[in-house]
Amino acid sequence: MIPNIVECHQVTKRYGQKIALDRLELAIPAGRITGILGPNGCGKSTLFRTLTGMVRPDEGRVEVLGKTPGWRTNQSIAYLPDRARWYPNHTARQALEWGNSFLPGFSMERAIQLADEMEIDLDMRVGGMSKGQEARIMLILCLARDVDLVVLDEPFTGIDVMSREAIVASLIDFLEESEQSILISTHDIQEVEGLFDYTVMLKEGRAIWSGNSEDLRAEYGSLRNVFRKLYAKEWND
Ligand SMILES: Nc1ncnc2c1ncn2[C@@H]1O[C@H](COP(=O)(O)OP(=O)(O)OP(=O)(O)O)[C@@H](O)[C@H]1O
Repeated sequence: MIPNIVECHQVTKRYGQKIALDRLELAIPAGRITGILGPNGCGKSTLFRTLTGMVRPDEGRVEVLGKTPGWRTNQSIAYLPDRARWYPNHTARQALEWGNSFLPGFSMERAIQLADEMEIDLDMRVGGMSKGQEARIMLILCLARDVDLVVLDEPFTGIDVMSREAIVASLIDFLEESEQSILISTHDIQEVEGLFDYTVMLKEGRAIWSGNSEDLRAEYGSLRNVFRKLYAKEWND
């Protein structure tokens, strides 16, 4: 296994005058569940888009799975973009069958098991589902794949806190037995705190803290304190 699943060296990405990533230096160890945390607009989605080759940095070097991002590395990445939606006319089962036909490493058996754990009615049309139910379908399409890297951009948006806790619990069980590396972005970390064993804190396109989650807690105490200290300007308590 390569030591770092992601490496960024002096990565800058601008959208016009706006700097989304600002000379970002980052190394994310392989085989971990990493939380990419930070407030709205700090560059989480842009970072993920550079990992899938959808966005090319203006400056600097990105490596994912030891290589420059592109179609080859994308075969080994399951990516859930932010605001992902599914075809409303498909049933949940059709969505999973689509995944089984087209997504490398997809396991229909695993997908059905996840759907059962997440209480998805496979015969229901996606168009008739709540936002949270649809979010679960999108999550299953990623988690049912046996790939080296799973990248989930705000996967819990729209899923209520009770369901989120159940999903996180089943994710932890599953990931403990898996050798996959998982990156999950969120700006709402309180509900998913126990999920991450490695944490990256982004602010204004830079990594201002990265390391083992337990070291983060040892240094700052509660997550409330982390936010208060690292994001003083953004934190309104
Ligand atoms: N396509 C784009 N065109 C112009 N500006 C963009 C574009 N995409 C992102 N930005 C800007 O770049 C910055 C970083 O955005 P990005 O979406 O990466 O942050 P984020 O941390 O994922 O935010 P959120 O939590 O709100 O999803 C923001 O200021 C955003 O407005």
